[in-house]
Order: sequence, then structure tokens, then C-alpha cells
Amino acid sequence: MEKKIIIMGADPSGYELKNSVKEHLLAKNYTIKDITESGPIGYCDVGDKVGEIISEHPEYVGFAFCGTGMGVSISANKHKNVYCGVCESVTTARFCKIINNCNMLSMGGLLITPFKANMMVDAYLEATFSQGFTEATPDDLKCGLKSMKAVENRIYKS
Ligand SMILES: O=C(CO)[C@H](O)[C@H](O)COP(=O)(O)O
Repeated sequence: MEKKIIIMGADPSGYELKNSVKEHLLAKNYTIKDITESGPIGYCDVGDKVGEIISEHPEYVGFAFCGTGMGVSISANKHKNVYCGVCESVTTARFCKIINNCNMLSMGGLLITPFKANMMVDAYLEATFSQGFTEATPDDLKCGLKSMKAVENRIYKS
């Protein structure tokens, strides 16, 4: 499977966790752009900046970090084409791709250990939309996403 380009960013509360996940992914040869390479910025700006890049390149993956994962997610999800899931477990990290086709994942540095965060991003990156969820058919999942896109298109009038 081709390795996706990963955009990362963190506020002060998520910075250490971001660095540790970044190290983990670099060791796996992922191409990473860290918009907070030179230091943390506010959570709203993290979500906005990572979200803006993902909005223009929905084929990339965004990993955003704050204290809880909530603030960066809310901000990122204001952008068109951005589907950012707040994740607190390996299961939600996997399912946010399989069920919701999320192109962004956020998590909280106050809540998640580095070991678990690495497992979460691995599970996310290994998952494929609509594959491996026995509770719904691939067609059902595609239908759900189509409905979400219709809401988005109505709001963005495009
Ligand atoms: O979890 C967060 C947002 O969801 C923030 O990391 C937390 O609220 C701290 O923010 P600040 O540094 O602005 O006080």
C-alpha cells in the first residue's frame, strides 16, 4: 500500500505526544509535514492550519493534537473535505477510517499514552474505508458517506 503524506500539528498540551508519534512514523519512513515544527500554537490554529492543507489535499492524512483532541478537531472540521475524528482508542482510530473515511484524526496529549497513540495511528493507517466492519455492508458505509457529502455540499453550496 502506498504511504500517505502526513500533516501534523499540536498545541502545547499535545506537543509531546505529537513529537513521539512523529518519531514513530518517521521510523516507518512516512513523509511528514509538521506545521508546528518550530513550536506549539493554539489549538484552534492547529486545527485550522492542518485542516486547510487536508481540505486542499483530501488524499493526505492529518494528525492533530491538543489536550483532549476536541478543539483541534472542531476547528479542522470547519473546512470543506475535512473529516476529523476525535479518537481515544485503537478501535475508534481504526473505525474512523473504515466507517467514516476520516482523513484526519485527533487525540489528546492529556489522555493518551505514547504507546497507545502509536498503536492508534498504525491502526488508522492500516485501515481501508468500508473494509472490515461486519455490522454494515460496504454499500451501506458508502451510502452513509454520500449522505455526509450531501450535507457538506449543501452548506458549501458547491
Ligand atoms: O484540549 C484542548 C482543546 O480541546 C486544549 O489543549 C486545552 O483546552 C488547553 O488549551 P489552552 O492551551 O488554550 O489553555
